[in-house]
Amino acid sequence: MDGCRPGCPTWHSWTGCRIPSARTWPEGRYDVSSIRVSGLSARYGQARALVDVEVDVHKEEIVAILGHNGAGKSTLLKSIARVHREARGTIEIGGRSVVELRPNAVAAMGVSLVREGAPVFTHLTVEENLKLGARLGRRRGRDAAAIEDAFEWFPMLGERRHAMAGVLSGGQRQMLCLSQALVSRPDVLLLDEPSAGLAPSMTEAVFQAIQKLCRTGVAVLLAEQDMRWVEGFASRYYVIETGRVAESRPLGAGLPGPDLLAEEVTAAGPPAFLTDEGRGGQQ
Ligand SMILES: Nc1ncnc2c1ncn2[C@@H]1O[C@H](COP(=O)(O)OP(=O)(O)OP(=O)(O)O)[C@@H](O)[C@H]1O
Repeated sequence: MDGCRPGCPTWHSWTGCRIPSARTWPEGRYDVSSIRVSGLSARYGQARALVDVEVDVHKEEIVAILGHNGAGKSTLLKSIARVHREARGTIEIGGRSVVELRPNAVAAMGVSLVREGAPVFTHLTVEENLKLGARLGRRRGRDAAAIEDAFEWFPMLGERRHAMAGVLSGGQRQMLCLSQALVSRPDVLLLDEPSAGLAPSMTEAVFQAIQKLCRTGVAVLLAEQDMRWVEGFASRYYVIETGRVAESRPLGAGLPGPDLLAEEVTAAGPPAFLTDEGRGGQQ
């Protein structure tokens, strides 16, 4: 049943599907690029990490999850990708529940999770790392074009395409990790703190690449601590405090009528968790 989707004529939620793999189903007949999380609670043993979380991300939208260290941002992303499995509630990708699926089945649906500090293959070149990333994707036959796109988005990687990934700086490795996900042509991209450890110029390039990918029909959910990038690139944000959604708000970026929304956001002020009062409330 892995890989079968709503919209597929043989799909039935519990009785199974005659189509063995998502790859056999023609592209463009269904819209997998959305995330719906509702009533999601997650734990690590006895410790609660998420409580009754509701989050929606639509196609061609960048949505940010903000929060202090330990708030639950990574747990939310890992729960959606089913890498963290101690979670209950509704998690739907393109309208299909993924709660019962294993991480590889969720990845096969086109969901790509880029974790902070994820490893690269240090004994392979930059280009070989990207070829592997492209092969893990579902849209075969366009690997070379996808890799050239990545080099265009990150010229720094293009210049080092034949260098071993092991000699890259921390920031360059992070770019390579993200590029591996981009070349797999995901429908849903989950990013854990893409700006972490990057110089501002690199972060700008990373967010511009995310934005370009998003405009090709991808839903992007990212955990981030730096409000600058969220304001510039996300269309909405959610603030998580000790595992609960404390606030959610639209932003100007990527939405119709950005001026109106930007005014609304400016008038509303920054999220409480970034203000002195909010920080005080955390202590
Ligand atoms: N593997 C684990 N085992 C036990 N508890 C964990 C584990 N991973 C996270 N936690 C706890 O779950 C809660 C949420 O952690 P999570 O990593 O999701 O937060 P976060 O907002 O992503 O923070 P950070 O930005 O520091 O990664 C925290 O209280 C954390 O201590």
